[in-house]
Amino acid sequence: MLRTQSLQFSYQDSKNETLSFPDITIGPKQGLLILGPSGVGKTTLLHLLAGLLPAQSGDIFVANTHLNTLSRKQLDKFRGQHIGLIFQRSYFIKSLSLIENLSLRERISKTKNDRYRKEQLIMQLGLSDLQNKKVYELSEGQQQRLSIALGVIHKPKILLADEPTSNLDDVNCEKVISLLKKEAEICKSNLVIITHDQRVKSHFDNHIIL
Ligand SMILES: Nc1ncnc2c1ncn2[C@@H]1O[C@H](COP(=O)(O)OP(=O)(O)OP(=O)(O)O)[C@@H](O)[C@H]1O
Repeated sequence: MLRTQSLQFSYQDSKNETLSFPDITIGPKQGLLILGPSGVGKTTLLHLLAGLLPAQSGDIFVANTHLNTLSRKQLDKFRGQHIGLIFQRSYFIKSLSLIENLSLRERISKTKNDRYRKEQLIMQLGLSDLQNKKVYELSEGQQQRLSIALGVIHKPKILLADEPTSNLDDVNCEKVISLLKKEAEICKSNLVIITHDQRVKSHFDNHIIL
């Protein structure tokens, strides 16, 4: 479940320009696509939903937790355990292998070390041959697919993805979208995607345009 109300945000150095966002309500297991032209505030909205930026005003509820009421420490814990993030720029340790990065993510989110799940995810993303390679040895597209595995490994309540298919060819775009949808279904989580990628639109009924 995800719900926002009267959400507004302004960056300190943005000459008082305030970004206002439409209210969002999506029920259990529903997906949502966030569309809009460059600069309108899509990434900012995703960062607000992840609790990475504090709302200037308005409310955000993720899985019945009111994010605005959490302290920074509680928010970090909540994000680590219940939010899956897939960003354009990924955060992994490039000197570790794919499997080691996934194990680290499990430890951070306090989920059990599940070798089978890691290998399954890596296989579904077409990375099996590379699982013991260091991340710096991967192409950009392969790193993007790894970032998806890192986003879902801990079975989050909400999965937030910023342009997850932008560097992928048609075959891998299809694979990634169906993997994200399948994982969201398995984890009973909401899948929220920001994209310019026209190929993704047909996969979702629920859209908002900023
Ligand atoms: N750290 C920042 N400091 C000041 N202004 C910012 C900052 N980050 C973004 N902005 C401004 O806030 C507005 C929204 O930016 P945001 O990145 O959320 O847009 P977007 O819709 O995701 O754009 P794109 O599709 O190009 O990625 C833009 O006008 C941008 O210039």
